[in-house]
Amino acid sequence: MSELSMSTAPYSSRLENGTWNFPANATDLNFAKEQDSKDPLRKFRNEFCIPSKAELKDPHPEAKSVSEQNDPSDLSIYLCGNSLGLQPKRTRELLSEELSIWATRGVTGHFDHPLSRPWVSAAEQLQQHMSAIVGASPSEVAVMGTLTDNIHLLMASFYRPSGQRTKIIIEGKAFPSDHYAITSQIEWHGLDPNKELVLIEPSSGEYTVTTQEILDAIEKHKDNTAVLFLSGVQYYTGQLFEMEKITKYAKERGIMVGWDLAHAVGNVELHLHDWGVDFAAWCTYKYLSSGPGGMAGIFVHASHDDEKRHRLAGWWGHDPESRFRMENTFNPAKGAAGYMLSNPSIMSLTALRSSLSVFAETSMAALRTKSMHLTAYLNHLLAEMFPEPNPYFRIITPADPNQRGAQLSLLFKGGIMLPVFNRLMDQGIVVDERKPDVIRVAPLPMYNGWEDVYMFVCKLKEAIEETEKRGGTREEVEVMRDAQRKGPTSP
Ligand SMILES: Cc1ncc(COP(=O)(O)O)c(C=O)c1O
Ligand SMILES: Nc1c(O)cccc1C(=O)C[C@H](N)C(=O)O
Repeated sequence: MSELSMSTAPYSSRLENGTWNFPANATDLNFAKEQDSKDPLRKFRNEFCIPSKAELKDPHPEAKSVSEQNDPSDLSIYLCGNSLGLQPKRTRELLSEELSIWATRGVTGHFDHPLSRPWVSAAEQLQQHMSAIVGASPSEVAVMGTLTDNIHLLMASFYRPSGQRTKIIIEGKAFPSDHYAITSQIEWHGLDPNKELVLIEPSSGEYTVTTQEILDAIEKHKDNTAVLFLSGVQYYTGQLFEMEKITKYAKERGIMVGWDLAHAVGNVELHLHDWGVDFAAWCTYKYLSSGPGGMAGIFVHASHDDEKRHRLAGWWGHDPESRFRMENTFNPAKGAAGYMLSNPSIMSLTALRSSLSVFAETSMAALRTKSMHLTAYLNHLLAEMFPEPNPYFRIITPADPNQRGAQLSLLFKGGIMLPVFNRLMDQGIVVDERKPDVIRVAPLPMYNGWEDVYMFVCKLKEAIEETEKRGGTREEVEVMRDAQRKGPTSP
């Protein structure tokens, strides 16, 4: 994102020489309201179901009639789309259409679909939209499975340890599922993870790793590494890695490069093809709002199309032209689609189709521009309302907007995270806690605005003051003590 495109945005904050400048009135609610009213993406908020505070506490929200409107003054402040994105309003209707077609057509819906969305090609129908989001050509993308499953499938193809090249480099604090998947891949080849797994750790006292630390690890292990597998945006710290630079550096050293884009897709701009990434996998239930456990996606660079690469095969990865001839010889479909296994869940695909159709009405460039302004505003308000020395928390996400996505991670001091989090939730402020001491906050450009951020910071102040006055409940104190005993995240 160039500074030029940042300054032409219709927002009042400015990024100049790496510093965000905000007008003096940025700490007023009126400033937030004015920004929302000027925001060209504001209309998308109305495309999503924002839970009301009453709904969050309703023991039977499932009984609510679809036509009931939420009172706008009672909406929650939802800043947790980095964990589970909100439901697009159009999803329910699309799902209901597919249910009707299934009910009335049965198996014939596979080929004869009255709304021209035959189930047999439903995954292919989404390749175009998905590829635009990750910067790829449609054939480099497949919509399939779930993230950890797909990491395994891709590693089965791209991790082929041989000769000296047997190691895999990952982050020391990768999302646990990635760590388990990669460790078990190494073991699957009869190798020892203690020898073959290289963990990149931040230097002491830090949470984020520098690009230089990553490049140094690559350089150190360049002759023995088969695969480098990192996350594009780190789930815990929100750090955005320099994917292009890191990919190029590793590839020049003969290393295969894969990315886990769970927290990057729909959050930051991606150019997987141009960056020369070999493979990537992501889930779609966070920034892309496909619903809990929604259908995931993979990328395989076109440069691998003509290789006779080993893969774990299934009939849905077979060339669709001859798939139904039911022959024994596997003839993979061109590109990423050749890695599919099973016929996909239409319900899951339909929910994804719905959210991708919202994304298709804007662009990642526009979303990212808004996101940078919005997260900078969050950072600015936190700094203004909790001036240094801040005894309550510190932000562990990089301050440089080019090194972070939408999320800021607040590391709490003095064991107050859980009572503060519970007080926020009680007020209808939905954020995410990672025990023992981190709260992740993510204003999403698709449906959050400046007023959401403003309200969050005000409520955070109240929650901290209340916690200072009254402390946590006995139960909260116990949970925090236990979490700190088990696994302090402080370096
Ligand atoms: C970085 C990362 N990797 C892997 C996963 C696991 O995803 P899934 O449960 O969809 O396989 C997640 C989130 O759950 C994640 O954030
Ligand atoms: N916290 C989760 C949960 O309670 C259920 C399912 C997934 C999660 C997650 O942590 C999702 C995600 N990887 C995240 O970083 O938030």
